[in-house]
Amino acid sequence: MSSFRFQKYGDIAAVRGFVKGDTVFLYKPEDIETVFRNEGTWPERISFKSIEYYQANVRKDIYDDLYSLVASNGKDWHKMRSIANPILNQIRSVEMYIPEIDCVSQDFIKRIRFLLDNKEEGMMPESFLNELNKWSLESVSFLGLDKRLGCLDNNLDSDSEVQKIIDAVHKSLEYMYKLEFELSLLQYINIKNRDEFVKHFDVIKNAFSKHIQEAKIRYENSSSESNKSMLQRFLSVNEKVANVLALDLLAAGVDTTGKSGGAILYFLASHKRAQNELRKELVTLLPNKDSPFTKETLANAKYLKASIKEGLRMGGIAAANFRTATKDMVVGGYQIPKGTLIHLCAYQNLFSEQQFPRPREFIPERWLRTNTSETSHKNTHPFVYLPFGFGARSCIGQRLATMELELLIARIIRNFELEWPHPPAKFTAKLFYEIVDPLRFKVKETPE
Ligand code: HEM
Repeated sequence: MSSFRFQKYGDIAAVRGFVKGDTVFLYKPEDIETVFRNEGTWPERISFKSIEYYQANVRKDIYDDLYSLVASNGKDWHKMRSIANPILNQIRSVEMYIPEIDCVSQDFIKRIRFLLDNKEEGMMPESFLNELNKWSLESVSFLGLDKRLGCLDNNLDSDSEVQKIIDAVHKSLEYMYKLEFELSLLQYINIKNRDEFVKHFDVIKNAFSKHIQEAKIRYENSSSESNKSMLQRFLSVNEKVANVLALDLLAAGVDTTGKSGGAILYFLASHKRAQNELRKELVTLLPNKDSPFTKETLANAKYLKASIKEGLRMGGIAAANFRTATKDMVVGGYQIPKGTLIHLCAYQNLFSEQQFPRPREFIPERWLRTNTSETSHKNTHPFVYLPFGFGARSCIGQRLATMELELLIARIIRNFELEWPHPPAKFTAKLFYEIVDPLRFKVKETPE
């Protein structure tokens, strides 16, 4: 979180030859705004070397003249983003998925019931974060492959294709982080980690290519032109686009949403007043535990949206955003040369009394329009709360992730009372800002 740097040097600090090159750390919202406002039409961000290597050296056949969004910059990035934006980043194409993504959340509720049957005193297992990752994998792979994989099945065979995909996702993310942030001085360790990453990412790529091929045949045999799925729209550009975007959804859309869901549930579990307030809203919107969700239901779920925003403020994965200076610029009175890496540090502001009164308290009401009290976020600087980044390079999955989280949190809180019978959870900042402790929630079925 680099708070020691903030405490020692104040609003701006520079480190020569930091992990990935000369780096400037900015903490003041006004300076963060200056960088974002000067990012130009092709904003640059440190790329993921693991995926960069995979696309340039291992699977040139898949990528060819296309590039991963998370691992490219400049005109290569722009080409792919222009193709992906109208499909992934539009309200209508995301809203179309409310019923299916809700089904995934309902399956997660069944999965919690199954775990409850197997556990004493309603405690969730240590591996609950893995369960959340399975939920987010099931959701994004449904969009990328137009098919339910079955990640939440209770009786997954350890030899089944789905279990192999789940294991490969887990392993490839683990090695990806090692390669990005734990580079060793011993070259053979880096090569070993890189090869492990490639091996696991290839398992996913092969499985995904197979599913995309199968879907292509299904579509050829069907004449329906209306309500095309995301995969149909990827495929209508070409099959390479479908493959590259499916891998991007996976690389950027599993851990992020799983960990965010875990953090929001943690804050609700440890703040009974907010949890009860949310349940009151949900009982009105969903009179039965399995009442269907529509886009109108979601639009009226104001406290739900506010709870998610507050959860992302206190426990969002992005404790910082990143840019590379695409031109020389002056920020806070200092020259920042083109090519410098810039950490736009959010954490200190997200917990500052000046930006968010009573910053250590989980208060969803901050985000309600009707709130006129001192806790309202209306006086917060607009460049302080950016859980999905900013501008042309911001998270392309923001709408989708928000919808997934809304459906998940709503279903869980409507169905269960959550408790956190442990000391306050500890957070750490590695690639993501995240909870260190196992997510051992205590869960009790709510009355009808
Ligand atoms: C709560 C969950 C999520 C959070 C908090 C999150 C956050 C972020 C952030 C902070 C960025 C960098 C933005 C910037 O540099 O300005 C990003 C980029 C990205 N995210 Fe997400 N994300 C989430 C879920 C997802 C999902 C579900 C998907 C896939 C559907 C996704 C796909 C991407 C992609 C492809 C990029 C790179 C975009 C580009 O460089 O053009 N994310 N995300």
